[in-house]
Amino acid sequence: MIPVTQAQNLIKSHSFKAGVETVPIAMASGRVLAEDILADRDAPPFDRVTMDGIAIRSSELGPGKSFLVEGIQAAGQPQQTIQDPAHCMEVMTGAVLPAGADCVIPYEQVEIDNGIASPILEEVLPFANVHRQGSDAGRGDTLLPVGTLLHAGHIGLMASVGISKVCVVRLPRVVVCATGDELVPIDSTPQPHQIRNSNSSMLLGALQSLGVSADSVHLPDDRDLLVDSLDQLKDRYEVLLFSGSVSKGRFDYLPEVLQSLGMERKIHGVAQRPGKPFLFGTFQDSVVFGFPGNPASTLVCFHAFFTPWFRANQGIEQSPVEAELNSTITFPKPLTYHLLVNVSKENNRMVATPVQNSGSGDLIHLALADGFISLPPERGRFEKGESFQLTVWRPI
Ligand SMILES: Nc1nc2c(c(=O)[nH]1)N[C@H]1C(S)=C(S)[C@@H](COP(=O)(O)OP(=O)(O)OC[C@H]3O[C@@H](n4cnc5c(N)ncnc54)[C@H](O)[C@@H]3O)O[C@H]1N2
Ligand code: MOO
Ligand SMILES: [Mg+2]
Repeated sequence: MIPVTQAQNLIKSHSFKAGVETVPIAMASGRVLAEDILADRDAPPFDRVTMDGIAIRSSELGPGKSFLVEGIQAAGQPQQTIQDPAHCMEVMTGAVLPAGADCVIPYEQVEIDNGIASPILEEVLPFANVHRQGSDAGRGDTLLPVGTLLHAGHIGLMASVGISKVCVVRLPRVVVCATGDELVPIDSTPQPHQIRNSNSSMLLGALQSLGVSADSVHLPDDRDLLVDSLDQLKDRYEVLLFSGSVSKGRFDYLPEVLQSLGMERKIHGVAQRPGKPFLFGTFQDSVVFGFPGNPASTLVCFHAFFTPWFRANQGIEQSPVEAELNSTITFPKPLTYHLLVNVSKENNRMVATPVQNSGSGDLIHLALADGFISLPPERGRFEKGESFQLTVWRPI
């Protein structure tokens, strides 16, 4: 058995050859940018009117001044020119500022009667209510560097510079493999001795939160059939996620079958609860995560080992988050204890409340938890008010 942090570091050191792929920008949320995004023109591209009103030359305004309205500059029209500096033009938000004007007075601050506009102000600053050309970025500037983790704002920005498809770090080909003869598909009615295969859907859901889609298969507790299936799966996928069949049972064939097919076993057994029998190994071109079958074990190990590996391989930095324990916990075993918790924010502090449960087979209470805090193995008592590393599967 190795300690949790050693297992995490060892796993992170096994990269898959990510490479890059091109996706439509609307599909790029949560992906990591693999090219710099440059401004194709100034931002804004012209002096942009920001309020509906009248455009004037600021130096022309004074007490009792009024302006003949020469016309209207609407958004989407080419720039017009105010012919006489003492005149004005009505302008709409998003329009180009007419030539001859340097500011905008909103309708709320002007009376217009019979084609004559009379501002109720006596002075105005140049470029008031104008979003100046190039004030946000100049043509050719780097707007988003390689490595940016994309969100909707970035997608809007890319669209604004004319990019419809973008180069991002490629996602691995992933398969989720449930093992066990007791499992039936979720849409069928189990016999009394059977259960529904809930871990596959749970893992597919956890992957979806990372933006990863995956195939899934159900494998029986049969050595020969496992050999045949795994021999193919290991070549078709870059990441194989298993649930079950990694413990000490007579039918827990997975570790030995994978090794017989050439998997290098890197980890089998981690000093933690839940998830002690966790398995990690590598083939030439793929990695294997063997999550222990109990649902809490599967989900905790996914977040403790797969998520950090995935993020590291995508180039996504993740800073650790801590939460404060709000009751004293004793766990006198030399294991990291991943304690299921609910998380709340109190006075800007993250507070973790333990979720009572009956162990790693208790899916009911697993579903009520927001995540877990990891209590280190060196101690047996963890005081109320102490902070420990927090991992969540629900956005906090
Ligand atoms: N003698 C020992 N027995 C066990 C040990 C041990 O160290 N010595 N470890 C225990 C721990 S800890 C865990 S966790 C489990 C892990 O077992 P496996 O990974 O071999 O998983 P299975 O035996 O196949 O199943 C365990 C449990 O999980 C349920 N399961 C499995 N797959 C699914 C699924 N897709 N959906 C829902 N539930 C699933 C399965 O029915 C079992 O109840 O071993 C302990 N035993
Ligand atoms: O990994 Mo197990 O969940 O401690 O029963
Ligand atoms: Mg077992």
